[in-house]
Amino acid sequence: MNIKIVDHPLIKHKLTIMRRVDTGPKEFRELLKEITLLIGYEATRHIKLFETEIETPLEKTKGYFFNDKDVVIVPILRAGLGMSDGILQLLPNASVGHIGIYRDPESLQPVEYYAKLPKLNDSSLIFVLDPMLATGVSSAKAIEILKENNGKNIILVTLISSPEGVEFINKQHPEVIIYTASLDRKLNKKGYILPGLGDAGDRLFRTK
Ligand SMILES: O=P(O)(O)OC[C@H]1O[C@H](OP(=O)(O)OP(=O)(O)O)[C@H](O)[C@@H]1O
Ligand SMILES: O=c1cc[nH]c(=O)[nH]1
Ligand SMILES: [Mg+2]
Repeated sequence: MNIKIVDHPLIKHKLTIMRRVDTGPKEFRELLKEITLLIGYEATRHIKLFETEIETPLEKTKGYFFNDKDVVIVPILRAGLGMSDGILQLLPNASVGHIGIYRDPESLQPVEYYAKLPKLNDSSLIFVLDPMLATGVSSAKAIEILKENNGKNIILVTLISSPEGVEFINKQHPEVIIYTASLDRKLNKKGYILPGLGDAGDRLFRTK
């Protein structure tokens, strides 16, 4: 399976608080941002570095830099918005695209309602953000949209993944690496992750 589980003690501790049914939106939002920053630290290993020569006060030496314009962040609306700030703290000059998709609660099929992307090229490294990878149809659809728009190097960053969702993404988009804080047990009949944390969008925005 093409998945990297970033299960640092800080992440496990913070995720446990997020899962609790009595954690409110303020804390939930803050923790999602903090965990995204921590997962992002690992996921951004894939950024391509260039060498440069610099001078310290003592001598010349080799230094490294990356091109901000090659890094693209794409939150899947709505819940993915809760992860943007965490990654942007690491990559403040990255481009940000938005893809709006919701999963129809009856059919469990993805419904696309918005897309606004920066120009993508072969050098673009794209981080797709969505806290929940359940059946995988929403993330797979977002990746498909990015590929239709010339996106080639794509990393999916999630908070919680299900085995079913990971399998689906691995099958549909085998080259995409998934970074996640937790691989949970399974999906229930309504396509919700168990144990999970419920509906991430509703918990972020208090819509239920
Ligand atoms: O892997 P899947 O089975 O596709 O399910 C996961 C999707 O469901 C949630 O979004 P939702 O449809 O609730 O939309 P929202 O973010 O607007 O709440 C979540 O944020 C993912 O996008
Ligand atoms: O567990 C789940 C599944 C889909 N969407 C969510 O927000 N949570
Ligand atoms: Mg939702």
